[in-house]
Amino acid sequence: MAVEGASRVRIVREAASLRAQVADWRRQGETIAFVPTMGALHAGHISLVGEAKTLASRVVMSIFVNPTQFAPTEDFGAYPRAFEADAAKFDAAGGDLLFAPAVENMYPQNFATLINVEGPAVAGLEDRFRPTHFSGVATIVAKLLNLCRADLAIFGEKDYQQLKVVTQMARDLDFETKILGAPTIREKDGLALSSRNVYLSAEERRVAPVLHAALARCAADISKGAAIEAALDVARAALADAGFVTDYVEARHAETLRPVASLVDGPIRLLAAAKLGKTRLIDNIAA
Ligand SMILES: Nc1ncnc2c1ncn2[C@@H]1O[C@H](COP(=O)(O)OP(=O)(O)OP(=O)(O)O)[C@@H](O)[C@H]1O
Ligand SMILES: CC(C)(CO)[C@@H](O)C(=O)[O-]
Ligand code: BAL
Repeated sequence: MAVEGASRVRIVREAASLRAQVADWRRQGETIAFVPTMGALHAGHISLVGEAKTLASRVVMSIFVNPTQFAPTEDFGAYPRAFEADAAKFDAAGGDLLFAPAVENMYPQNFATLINVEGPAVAGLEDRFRPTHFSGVATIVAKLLNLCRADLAIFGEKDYQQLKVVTQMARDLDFETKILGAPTIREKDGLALSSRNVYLSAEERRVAPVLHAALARCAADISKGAAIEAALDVARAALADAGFVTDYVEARHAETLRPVASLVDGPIRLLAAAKLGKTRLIDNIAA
């Protein structure tokens, strides 16, 4: 097993080494929590590690920028990569093992399987704008869960639809790993932390919190009795006024992600995606 640098974190590049370490821990009666990421770690990722440490005796994180979840027009090449800094942050957070495989090891030349999740969890939100995205996510998450065999895996609510898609996939395919969600960590001004925030110019960064503010106002209006479509329209207008190009602002059932017409169809989750210049931001909030 490779151990790079002076940290206590084990850095593992090969699937076989990951399996061997996890099996070893299991023999010693340890419990294992898994935090899958694409790296460029920020306080949102680290909060997932903190949550993992309260639930298991060992924490495994994967860092893998997964090519199959990016369309050819998207930012796979430009996606921020900061491995040394990530390893130090994971170490400082008390993590145990960082799994960072090479693309050719996860997708060898003859790789030919994609997992396609269908149904309401994949209907009409991110999938409309990133039609191949969730099959890439479901496929890599299935591979990672299968390799890690953790007791539980933690995903951020920031990617709310992803959390629902992964939960559905893990249930349908009988994965034993329990899928858990954890709350979104935000900047003081409300902007959800995201690795892609580094793409924002200074002016775009100033405007970006409008996304959360518009959702928060929409949620408050709905809970005070406003009609859902009217409240969503106010949020869409606020985003347009601030200079966003909106992909969607929708109200869905918080568990099933089915469309909802009123509070009685709830619990409700508001979900949005919008571009500021070239940067696409997503966010969501309970209503
Ligand atoms: N602000 C946040 N709070 C809590 N969890 C988060 C936050 N941002 C991301 N996560 C979670 O961290 C995990 C890894 O996400 P990822 O590496 O894609 O980071 P990201 O910041 O969401 O990047 P991206 O810009 O690609 O959306 C996911 O489960 C994601 O939901
Ligand atoms: C879950 C995930 C690690 C799969 O590549 C990714 O979509 C992410 O970081 O949210
Ligand atoms: N956090 C979701 C990863 C993606 O946008 O590809």
